[in-house]
Amino acid sequence: MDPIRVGVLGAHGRMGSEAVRAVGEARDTELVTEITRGDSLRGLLDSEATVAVDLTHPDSVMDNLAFCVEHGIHAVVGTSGIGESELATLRGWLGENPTTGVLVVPNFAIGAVLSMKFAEIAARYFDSTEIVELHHPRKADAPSGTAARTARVVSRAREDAELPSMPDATSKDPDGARGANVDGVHVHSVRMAGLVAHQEVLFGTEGETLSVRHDSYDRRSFMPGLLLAVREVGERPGVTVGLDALLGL
Ligand SMILES: NC(=O)C1=CN([C@@H]2O[C@H](COP(=O)(O)OP(=O)(O)OC[C@H]3O[C@@H](n4cnc5c(N)ncnc54)[C@H](OP(=O)(O)O)[C@@H]3O)[C@@H](O)[C@H]2O)C=CC1
Ligand SMILES: O=C(O)C1=N[C@H](C(=O)O)C[C@H](O)C1
Repeated sequence: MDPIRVGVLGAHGRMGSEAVRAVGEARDTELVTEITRGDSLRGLLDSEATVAVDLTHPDSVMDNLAFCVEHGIHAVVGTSGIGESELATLRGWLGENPTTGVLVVPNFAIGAVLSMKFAEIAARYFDSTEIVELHHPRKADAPSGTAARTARVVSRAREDAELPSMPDATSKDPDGARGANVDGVHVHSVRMAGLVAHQEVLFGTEGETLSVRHDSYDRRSFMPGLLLAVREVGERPGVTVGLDALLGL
């Protein structure tokens, strides 16, 4: 079989450069173009890319996806900042281009995908859940896409289990010490030199706590999941969020 023709957007960034290496090294994928800031997206057409991998910036990703969908190029989206309203927009675009696939992956690391699933399972059994995400200080967005997704998943699991609101007597918090509130779940963002990408989901109930923690120490941790997404996106028309279905979770 011919290798999958892949274009990487944000190719010179921290993640993009790892993706360029991984796609270039894998036997069943071929790196056909590297798009950096200021390059025309027509490079995807000129190189006959069939899959684009977006690793750019939350401010650029939707414009890039509009181009990909319009031209029938499947997209794997690692860039953060795709919330519910962006997903709705994507679904609208893909309704008009039903053979194209867009796979939005908040975190490519297999351990991170599993940790979100574990958090979803645990959520219904605990009174309280909070998320601490910790990243390198060059990260543009907070909270992380992974934390936002985890908060949504936990919140939905609590709703399905008909749990009441979490116990919290805080009535005075002028400096936002309780963190961001994402779908009713508090998320605390740490930005610190020396870190790559880490998350701990904390659960508490009478007399016990549980921590579900994942650590990426190196961006190579994201590459097996990214290659899996590249291999599968063409088989999955429409919008898919996360690697869960691809991993049989
Ligand atoms: N899903 C996952 O598992 C992971 C997702 N990420 C996400 O990936 C994104 C990138 O992260 P990271 O690599 O650390 O960031 P970087 O800033 O290192 O890389 C982004 C690159 O994209 C370039 N860029 C910005 N806009 C465009 C555009 N419109 N077209 C082409 N290139 C563009 C930037 O150029 P310039 O420097 O000139 O601005 C930069 O080289 C973030 O949203 C991050 O959260 C990161 C790790 C894992
Ligand atoms: O910017 C990063 O580094 C990462 N971004 C993604 C996110 O926002 O969740 C994935 C991972 O946490 C690394």
